[in-house]
Amino acid sequence: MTFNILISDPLSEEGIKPLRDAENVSITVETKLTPEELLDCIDQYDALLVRSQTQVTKEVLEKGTRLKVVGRAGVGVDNIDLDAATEHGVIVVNAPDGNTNSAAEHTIAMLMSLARNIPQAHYAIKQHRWDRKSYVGVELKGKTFGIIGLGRIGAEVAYRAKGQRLNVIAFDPYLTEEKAEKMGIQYATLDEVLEKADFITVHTPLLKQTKHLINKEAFAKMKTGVQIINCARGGIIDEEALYDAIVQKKVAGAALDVFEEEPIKNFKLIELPEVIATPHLGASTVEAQENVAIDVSHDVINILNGGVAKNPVNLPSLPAEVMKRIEPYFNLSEKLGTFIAHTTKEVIEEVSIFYSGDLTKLDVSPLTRNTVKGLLKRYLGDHVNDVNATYFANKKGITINEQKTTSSKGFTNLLTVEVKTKSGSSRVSGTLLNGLGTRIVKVDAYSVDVVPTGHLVLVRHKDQPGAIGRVGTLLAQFDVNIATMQVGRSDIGGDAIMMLTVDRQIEEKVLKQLKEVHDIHDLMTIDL
Ligand SMILES: NC(=O)c1ccc[n+]([C@@H]2O[C@H](COP(=O)([O-])OP(=O)(O)OC[C@H]3O[C@@H](n4cnc5c(N)ncnc54)[C@H](O)[C@@H]3O)[C@@H](O)[C@H]2O)c1
Ligand SMILES: O=C(O)[C@H](O)COP(=O)(O)O
Repeated sequence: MTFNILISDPLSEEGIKPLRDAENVSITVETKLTPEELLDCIDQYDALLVRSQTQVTKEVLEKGTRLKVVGRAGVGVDNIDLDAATEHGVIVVNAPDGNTNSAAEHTIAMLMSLARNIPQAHYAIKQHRWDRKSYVGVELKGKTFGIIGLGRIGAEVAYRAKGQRLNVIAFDPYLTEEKAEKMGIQYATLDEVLEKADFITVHTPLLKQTKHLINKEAFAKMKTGVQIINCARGGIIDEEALYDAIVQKKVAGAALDVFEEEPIKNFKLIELPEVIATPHLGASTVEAQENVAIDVSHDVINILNGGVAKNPVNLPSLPAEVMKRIEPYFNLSEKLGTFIAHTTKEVIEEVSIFYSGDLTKLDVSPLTRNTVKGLLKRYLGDHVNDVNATYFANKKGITINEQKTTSSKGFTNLLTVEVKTKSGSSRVSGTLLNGLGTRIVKVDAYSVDVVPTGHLVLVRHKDQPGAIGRVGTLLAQFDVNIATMQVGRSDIGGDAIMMLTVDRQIEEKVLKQLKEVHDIHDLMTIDL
């Protein structure tokens, strides 16, 4: 099978080598598509690779019926509609580490340029003006440098700023006093940063909560003469408010790499002499572009080939070590979900997944999603996957519970799926046997030992002599070969089950006759 990959923003050719080297992919590079052209062609692709330029909208994800993955060669995913990606089962991956250094270096370059008016002086001298008076700068040494958002880039900026002998103070909801102390910087609240800093730099993502974080009210709290840097995302700073603050001489200067609208159409802010700017160049180094393209290429190939992503954005990411340990249970969890979906005739209101034995030591959330995927596939088809399974369950009003229990009924590991409907509940349990593969070991109260694969038939009947024989004879009449058979009963002459594995799918007319066999209460087929 060949996977079609569209690269719609400029990516490092060296960085996409892993994709070029992969055997089963066909790559199209089209970096000048209009939004309409992208919508027209996206249904041909299994993967889309972008930077910050391509807008991966709801419509793109709707039309991308083949899409399995969107790879963002960089950090910010604000150009990708994550909710729509999740709904459509499209996994989004990014490359969070590859451009940290470049973005931090660019921030420091902007800080130095801002403090010493380098771009303005450079422009004057290029115009043959020898002007030494207009471009008197300020020293960094001893000034207070406020960082808002102390993640990967914010922290790298902090280390470098200390080298400039700045007093670094920082606000981040996840920053503790201890951590700040360890880094040799000062922990501060947002207001303290706004009030104390001579230079303020933002390094948060653009989220609902950070949109216009630096607004009119924030500028009002700042020192007169403060200088502002934004190498994170346009929109974190309210550009209108920044314009007013500069015109009113509250803000002495601003260095901007990112803008509310990119490419910029309204140059009002940029034209102010106090503003220096670059066209979103924070990650534009040879090294960063190579790094992010390599990282995202590997993840895209892995996902297309059914593997696990290292940097998923719309799925919780687990350390490779943990993933390796739970991977063997993936097949079992999905099969149990599918099994219970086939054997439950009423609307499912709640699904509980119980993990015991070895499984209790692991982060089992991917198995829970996989079980729900197996369960919902019966109703929603193949477009349910790990990414959107929980989303669809919530949408259908199905409550999902995940529990770890100590009772493993003698098995080294045991996974039990229980569903509740209006009138009752049913359960199935399975295990992974060392060297022997997966087994269904319990259906409701009945112990069985069934390999969960192929065409299964679950018969509920009365424990009476001849019941099993009658089923076997009828199937033989229609040339249905029974590969394996397991029986379980509550007590002699009571309710019982038969679990058959047959060599082919059974036609509707045969099932109808089977249901009429004496002592048979109910019957269902399950394709696993
Ligand atoms: N200019 C560029 O080319 C360029 C390059 C790389 C990254 N970026 C952007 O830089 C930003 C930071 O990237 P990163 O890799 O450091 O991300 P990160 O996730 O490592 O760090 C973001 C930090 O912001 C903090 N944060 C979130 N909300 C906050 C709030 N309301 N107040 C204070 N802090 C808050 C988070 O706790 C986190 O520590 C992102 O917007 C990214 O898109 C820009
Ligand atoms: O979020 C990022 O990684 C940066 O903003 C880089 O964006 P770019 O890939 O468009 O340069």
